[in-house]
Amino acid sequence: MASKLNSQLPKPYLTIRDQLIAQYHPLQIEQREHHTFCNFSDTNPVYQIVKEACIELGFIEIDAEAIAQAWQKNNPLIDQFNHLDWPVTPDLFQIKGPNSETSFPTCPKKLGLYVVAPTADWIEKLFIAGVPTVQLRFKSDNHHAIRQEVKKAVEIAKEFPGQLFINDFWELAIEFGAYGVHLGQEDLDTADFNVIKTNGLRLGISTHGVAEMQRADQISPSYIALGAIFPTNLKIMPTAPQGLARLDFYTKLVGSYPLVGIGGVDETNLDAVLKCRVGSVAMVRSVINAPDYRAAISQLQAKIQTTQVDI
Ligand SMILES: Cc1ncc(COP(=O)(O)OP(=O)(O)O)c(N)n1
Ligand SMILES: Cc1nc(C(=O)O)sc1CCOP(=O)(O)O
Repeated sequence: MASKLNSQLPKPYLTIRDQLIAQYHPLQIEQREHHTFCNFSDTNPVYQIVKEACIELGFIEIDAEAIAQAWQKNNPLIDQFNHLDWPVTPDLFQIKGPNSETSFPTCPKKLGLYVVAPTADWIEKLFIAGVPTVQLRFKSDNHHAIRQEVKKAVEIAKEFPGQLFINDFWELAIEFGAYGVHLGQEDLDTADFNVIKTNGLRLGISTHGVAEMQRADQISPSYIALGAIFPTNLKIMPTAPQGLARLDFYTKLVGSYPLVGIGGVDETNLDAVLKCRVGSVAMVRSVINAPDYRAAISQLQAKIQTTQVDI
């Protein structure tokens, strides 16, 4: 495989690196970060070979680093290097899983069809159509409008058995008594987790790779969302679509949490996503933009029921 990196590895190690790249090519995705050199924080050859291989496979640098460190822990000696031994156990990545003392209130491992909706009116239509899990993702700069929309969505949700998560506005979600909140990585710097937790709200966190999963694990949320699996034009994603092979790897690392797959999921790829052991699949366009959203929901629900694997 032709190298895009200007490699710093000694020549004998390049063969091992290329063997790794060939073995794990299903994990390869188009790189968004462009590297010329790889920075090494350790002189261990296993770490260095794996980090370069991961950069070539298109992992962002912070994830390449995390995978290289896990590999080094599992397989530290270069003369016993086994290129088939990709690390998948959570403890090699310092992922502990839900912590019963510090974690958030639990939610079902199988949240089922999870529709992310732009307005409270949609929340009502989705609950009436039998969607078990919904999220209000209302994007506005108008504080009054946001407050009204969250209040309305929570009031509607109280009439139905399903779960409502509020995206971003965790203080309003607490004030009006939502089932839970969903936060992205940027929101994690400012949200007050203790307040969310002590008010009994569930917390879902977005992740897009290994390092973000490690960060989410330290917070021990109610669920972890893994995205974007496939391309989506709903918003500009900072990282490239991760694909099914990586989804399968990620669910091995954080499978002790309820997991939600998101990003470009539709009827055609739903089976493949469920086979990667997520308990829930979140969608926007496949439902909200469908010519007949009720029919779309019925088809998606039926497929989830027949395809979902034991987790
Ligand atoms: C279930 C689920 N997963 C991921 C997201 C994305 O949330 P976030 O990273 O906060 O980005 P925005 O939705 O605010 O654009 C989500 N909303 N739901
Ligand atoms: C809102 C959102 N967050 C994502 C993430 O990966 O964090 S992907 C996404 C959009 C999902 O929309 P659709 O189902 O139409 O592709």
